[in-house]
Amino acid sequence: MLLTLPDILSTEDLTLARRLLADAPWTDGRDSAGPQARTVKNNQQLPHDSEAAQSIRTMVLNGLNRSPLFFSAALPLRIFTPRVNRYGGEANTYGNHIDNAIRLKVNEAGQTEYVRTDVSCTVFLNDPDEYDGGELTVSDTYGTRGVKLPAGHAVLYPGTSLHQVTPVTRGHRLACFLWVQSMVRNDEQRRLLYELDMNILALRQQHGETPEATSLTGTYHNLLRMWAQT
Ligand SMILES: O=C(O)CCC(=O)C(=O)O
Ligand SMILES: [Fe+2]
Repeated sequence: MLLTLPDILSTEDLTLARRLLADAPWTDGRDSAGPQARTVKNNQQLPHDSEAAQSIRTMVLNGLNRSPLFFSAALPLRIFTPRVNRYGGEANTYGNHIDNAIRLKVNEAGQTEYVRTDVSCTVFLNDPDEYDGGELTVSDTYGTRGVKLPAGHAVLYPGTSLHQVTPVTRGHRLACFLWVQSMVRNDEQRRLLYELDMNILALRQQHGETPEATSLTGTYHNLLRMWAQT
């Protein structure tokens, strides 16, 4: 499932992010790529410990935590430390690849933990009219779709999908990206739960609390209980 999450970042967040990124310590994105991705990756990233990366990932994580849509669609168990990237100039593209299935994360307590990359997420940090190209194209069982969103919006797509960022031919594309290990590993099951949740929400808005809405809520939780791993 490919899903847009509008307004994950506020205007104030974006202004601060842009200021921090103006003179940030960009490094070669290949440093964090696996052997296949390394052959097609040509962009720039920020070191996890840079001031800009720390502030931007905090605002992104706060934004996602505030989003009921993110929770319902991703059912997050663990989130890999978000990274900030930039495409443009000589380092302008990331060709077709599938993200590494497992990432090693150092958590807040300084311990390492594995994160399985069930769901991928890109949060756009600048607007589409600031650059040409730079489309995130995602191919899954439903075909291939291109995504380019306004600053502050995010897209969720399955970690299992082949994807790329097409060459940026004018300006720079700035983004923050991250991976989620979901409580529900299977993309189809996660999509069914999301659709059920959204429909129950709409039914409740239209008709208030009814025995059917109560019963369907029970069905949602019983499916989640059956499929979730924590
Ligand atoms: O820049 C993006 O939108 C996605 C980046 C990406 O695919 C990756 O770093 O694995
Ligand atoms: Fe990727």
